[in-house]
Amino acid sequence: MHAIETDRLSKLYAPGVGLLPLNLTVPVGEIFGFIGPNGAGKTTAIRTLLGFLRASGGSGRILGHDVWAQRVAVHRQVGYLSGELHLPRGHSARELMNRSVRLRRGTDTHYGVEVARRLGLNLDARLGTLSKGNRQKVGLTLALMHRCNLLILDEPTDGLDPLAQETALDLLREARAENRTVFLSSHVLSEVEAVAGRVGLIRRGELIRVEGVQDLKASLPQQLRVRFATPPRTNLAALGGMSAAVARDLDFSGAWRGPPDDLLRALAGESISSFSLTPSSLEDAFLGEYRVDEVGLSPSGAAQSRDPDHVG
Ligand SMILES: Nc1ncnc2c1ncn2[C@@H]1O[C@H](COP(=O)(O)OP(=O)(O)OP(=O)(O)O)[C@@H](O)[C@H]1O
Repeated sequence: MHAIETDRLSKLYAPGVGLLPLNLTVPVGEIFGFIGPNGAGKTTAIRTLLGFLRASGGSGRILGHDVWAQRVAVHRQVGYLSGELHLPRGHSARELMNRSVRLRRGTDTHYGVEVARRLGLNLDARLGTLSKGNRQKVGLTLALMHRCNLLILDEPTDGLDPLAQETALDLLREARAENRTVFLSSHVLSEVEAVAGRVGLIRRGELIRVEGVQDLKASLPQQLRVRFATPPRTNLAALGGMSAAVARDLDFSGAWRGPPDDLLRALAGESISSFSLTPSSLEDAFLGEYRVDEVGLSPSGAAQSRDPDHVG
């Protein structure tokens, strides 16, 4: 049994708009990063997986349960943080936690209180008086408090300060260490890179790439910068693994693909003031794919009708 398994699961608002047939498997115990530009279909995918939207076609299972026919069972096992939090202004986070415990019999607030403490959240403040970041902490606490087997989190660190962001990522790592699964939708590539085992890129409703974070990074060139102390005798630009070389006076920069041995051998006889070889980030990996959308190919403006099957 997988945490998430879909077979051509789709949700179309209009022809070609929404979620195109999605085949995705997320095994238990993985942190899976779900990345895509605005309007790509991340929220639609999540809401269909949670049975808030009825799929147009295909099927999906979450922890063995059909995402539509058994959505009540799905909800019992999923901790969900929506990208659009709506919290009752007059209540406190503690009241919401207590209400959540009453709804899910057999649970308690123990872990939620710990999560809130680690995030630096005051559980007794009226939610209407909280800042955006603190409201986000409430959402996260509610999503995490039941230690669910699957966490589906839409932009979980949105609005959090760097300290709280790091705490949130630690909490996700801890969930994974307990063999729980995290489906992490985010624009913040650096945070996905920091915690995810694999990432999937969705664009214009279509999952166009799924890869291990480390494999993806290893397949990319590394950024080389060298400042020579004296004019170099070696022509680094001529090396087989080098591209995008720029040499100016004593400075050299380029993209290096391959193991560093050849590079270091070529530099062995040179006098060098500084040297850095920096691995590419997920940002570098996906920037090219994002740019396609930036030139206006996204169909996001095309959707006209609200969805009649919307239930949540
Ligand atoms: N209720 C709706 N009715 C019609 N079209 C919709 C509806 N909801 C979303 N869409 C369209 O479906 C596509 C996917 O939207 P979705 O909200 O899933 O993207 P997203 O990746 O979550 O975007 P963002 O990162 O901006 O939140 C977009 O083209 C959007 O305009």
